[in-house]
Amino acid sequence: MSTALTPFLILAIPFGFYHLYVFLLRLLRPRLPYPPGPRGYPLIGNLFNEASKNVEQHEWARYLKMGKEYNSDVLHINVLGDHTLILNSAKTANELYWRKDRVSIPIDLSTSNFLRKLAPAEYSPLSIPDIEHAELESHVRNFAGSTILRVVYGMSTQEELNDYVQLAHLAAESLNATMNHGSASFKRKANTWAPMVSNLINAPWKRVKSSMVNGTALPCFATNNLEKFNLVSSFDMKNNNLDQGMEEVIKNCSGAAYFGGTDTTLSLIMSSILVLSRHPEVLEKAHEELDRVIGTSRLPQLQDRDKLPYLQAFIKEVERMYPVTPLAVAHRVISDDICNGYFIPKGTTVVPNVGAILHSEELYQDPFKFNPDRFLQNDKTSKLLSPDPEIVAFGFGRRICSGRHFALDSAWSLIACLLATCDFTGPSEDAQKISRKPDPVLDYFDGLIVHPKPYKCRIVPRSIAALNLMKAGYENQMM
Ligand code: HEM
Repeated sequence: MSTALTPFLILAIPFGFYHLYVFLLRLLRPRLPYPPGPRGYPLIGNLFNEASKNVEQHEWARYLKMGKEYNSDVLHINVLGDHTLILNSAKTANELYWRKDRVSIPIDLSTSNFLRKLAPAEYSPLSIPDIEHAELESHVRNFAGSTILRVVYGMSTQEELNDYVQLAHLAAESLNATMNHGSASFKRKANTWAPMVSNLINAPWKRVKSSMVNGTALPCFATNNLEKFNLVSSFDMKNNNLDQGMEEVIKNCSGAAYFGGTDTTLSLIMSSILVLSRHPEVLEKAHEELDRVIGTSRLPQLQDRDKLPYLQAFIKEVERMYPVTPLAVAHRVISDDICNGYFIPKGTTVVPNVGAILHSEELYQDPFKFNPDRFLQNDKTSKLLSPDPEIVAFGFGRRICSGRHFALDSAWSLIACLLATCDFTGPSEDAQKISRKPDPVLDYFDGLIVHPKPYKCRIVPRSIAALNLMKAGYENQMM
């Protein structure tokens, strides 16, 4: 064989095999059924089923029920030729998502700020009122947003942090209301929120560039990357068109972190506080562990995390029971495929039902019961541990949440410090709200990122020493 032909064959053989695979897939297509799902009508498919769905029921819970009805982890819905694949199992979601696709953290600063804002002026536990949902949420949102804004854009003054946290909040609210994949008026609503999201990305970017030009920028994700790709010397605030492509990439990555990180972390922390105020038995165990391991004279730090297994288990159980993104983020199949023996046409929207996976009876015993112990090894019974919810709570495959470690670090830091210094109870006037445990459907709003419905609770410093720790934050503490 001529050696001139060899490189050609090296390219041609895999190319040929690929086309043979696609050809066989098409050939097999008529024999492979779509995955199970509600029966549809010709042309319109499941339009009526989807239009008449119970809006009171959360999407993830509806698909969990549907999975049981059809005895399948993979479900198919077709609305006017738009195919959607719902994945109620982590194994399939992982398989498909892998196949198909697409500085030092100043947490201590934000945690200290949060504790100071929450600290009452004096230690007088009986006179501390309930904290209203809006007030608590605003403190937590500021914590989550300002941590990210500092890391991504180097923002540090309270005034600008407040402005940009508010901007992210407005954009997240509108996106959350429309992003549910089943939302029929999605395109119309998208036109309304598009300028808000664009402002969210452009405004802090302009600010970081001008602070670099003035020499006042703090080192952060944006400055590090602009320097790494030698983009700083080409800055011209009026016409920054040199290597705009890479700058656009860094700008969008920064915007994605700022946008994707605030509301999600907020939800995880708000759920954690809700649970602590309604489950005294969980609070007691967490307090006991913190007092035994850390003592009461300092705040816990990230380095302590491995020594506090109950606290870890508590956060995992919050992630499981009250998933922040119960339908993760939908992806689109880029070519015809086969999944579990079913035909999946190109263009199908794939929805991994994280909420269903995390409430599956096969994976978690008594899945609607809040029980951090399911993640703790018990030497006496040597029972099998439940699967770690973090395997699915942040999405799947190559596009898995890139901020997951950051989110878990910042949420851990805040929850650990709050627990170390405070007691939590339900609202003082309503004993019923203390005994009723938060339900992941009834007590939550539905959406892309879910949040607990407004609740009240009492957060009271555990002692005078604890109040002093809240006021001092990490200031006098060796890090
Ligand atoms: C509890 C907190 C969080 C949850 C539950 C969460 C969840 C998710 C999920 C489900 C996805 C989609 C993954 C997929 O497509 O399969 C995602 C993507 C993403 N998240 Fe998070 N997230 C959280 C916090 C954060 C934080 C704090 C940041 C940034 C600091 C962040 C940045 C991102 C980015 C940039 C993406 C897009 C990744 C890509 O498309 O390649 N997230 N997140």
